[in-house]
Amino acid sequence: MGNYTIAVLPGDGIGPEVTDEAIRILDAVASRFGHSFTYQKRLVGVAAIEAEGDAISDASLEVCQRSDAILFGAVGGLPSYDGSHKVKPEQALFKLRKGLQFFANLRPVKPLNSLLSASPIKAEVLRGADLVVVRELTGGLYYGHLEPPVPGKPSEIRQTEQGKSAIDTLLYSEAEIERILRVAFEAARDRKKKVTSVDKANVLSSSVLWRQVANRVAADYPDVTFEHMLVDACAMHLIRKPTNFDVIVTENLFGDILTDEASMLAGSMGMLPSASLGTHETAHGRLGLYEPIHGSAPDIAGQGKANPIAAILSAAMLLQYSLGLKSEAAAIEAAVEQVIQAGYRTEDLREEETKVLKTQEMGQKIAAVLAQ
Ligand SMILES: NC(=O)c1ccc[n+]([C@@H]2O[C@H](COP(=O)([O-])OP(=O)(O)OC[C@H]3O[C@@H](n4cnc5c(N)ncnc54)[C@H](O)[C@@H]3O)[C@@H](O)[C@H]2O)c1
Ligand SMILES: CC(C)[C@H](C(=O)O)[C@@H](O)C(=O)O
Ligand SMILES: [Mg+2]
Repeated sequence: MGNYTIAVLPGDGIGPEVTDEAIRILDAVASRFGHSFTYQKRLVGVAAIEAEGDAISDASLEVCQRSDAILFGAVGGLPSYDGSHKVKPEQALFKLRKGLQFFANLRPVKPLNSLLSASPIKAEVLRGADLVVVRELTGGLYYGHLEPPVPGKPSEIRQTEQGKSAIDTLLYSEAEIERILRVAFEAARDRKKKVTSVDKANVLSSSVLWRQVANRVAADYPDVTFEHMLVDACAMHLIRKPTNFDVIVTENLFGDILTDEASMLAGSMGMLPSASLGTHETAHGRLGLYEPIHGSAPDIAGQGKANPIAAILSAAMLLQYSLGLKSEAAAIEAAVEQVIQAGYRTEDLREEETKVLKTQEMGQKIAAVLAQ
């Protein structure tokens, strides 16, 4: 039994819809296991820009820093946001990630057996797939060459004599590469003991350095099988034979793109959770930022069509990684599996002979299983 403070940043579009369901599940966990969660809700994204003039205020960042964990919905992309403010809603993510040094983004991909037919990829290819993408989150193309790096100002457009030109710089230091590689190898030791380091070393200098550092780190983990793979080939192998992968470790933008692709192994963008971790300690463990990998999905916002499972599984990761509550996290995963197995789906996973539920109804079903 414990008391924990969770900063909650619902955000824009479907962000608040799916975050409400993640909270419903955390409440169900609290009553079943006797914990107490205090939620500190703050504005983020468009709402924060309009009310506070920034995508996330410094006061909200401080609330996050003082919490035991951060639950994030999604930001950006609302048609109602006219973009007249200089600041973009997505800058909230950069401020959080860079500001709190969440350099390691874990994105597990484990298609549920009862969802194999919901994926466009053949069931026999998917069966047994269980991988995690370790995405570097505070460097690379997102932060460019600015020294010191300015969160949320990753690129520059310049006026030249020939017209406008724009530049983005992919910069990595050895230390940044080494720490993310170590996260990957440590994760592999608890899993199937294989690391695939993904880069573009046939073109990019940053990837050549990435390979050198990766080889050095790999030598410290002789018990882990290690390979390099070019990112374009990886995009293909991911859907050709996903069972060949265990831990994929890669640069910020490559990890962003590969995980949207990988979400289709699990059937939908609405299925993949994530944990972003750094080194900041709390009274209960390590501070982390937990969010679905998907965005604000303006095309389905406000219609009850959003799948809340990615947010709910992010809450499970929060319990596991920041609060050390492993059985509670496992109970959420089992409840999700049971509800899907029973044939309940949200719109994105609609198939014949399934019962399609609204966002809230899906949350209620999963909470009801947890209450049993
Ligand atoms: N972490 C974040 O806050 C985050 C992540 C990704 C994108 N974004 C932002 O979101 C906005 C929209 O981006 P986008 O449309 O390219 O990507 P998106 O992830 O919002 O949506 C892509 C597609 O997946 C579907 N989808 C996403 N989540 C779903 C869910 N839970 N249930 C069912 N279907 C779901 C959407 O309907 C859409 O068709 C952009 O402004 C982008 O910058 C934010
Ligand atoms: C919204 C965007 C900045 C963000 C990213 O690219 O990191 C998103 O796509 C993600 O995957 O978390
Ligand atoms: Mg993304």
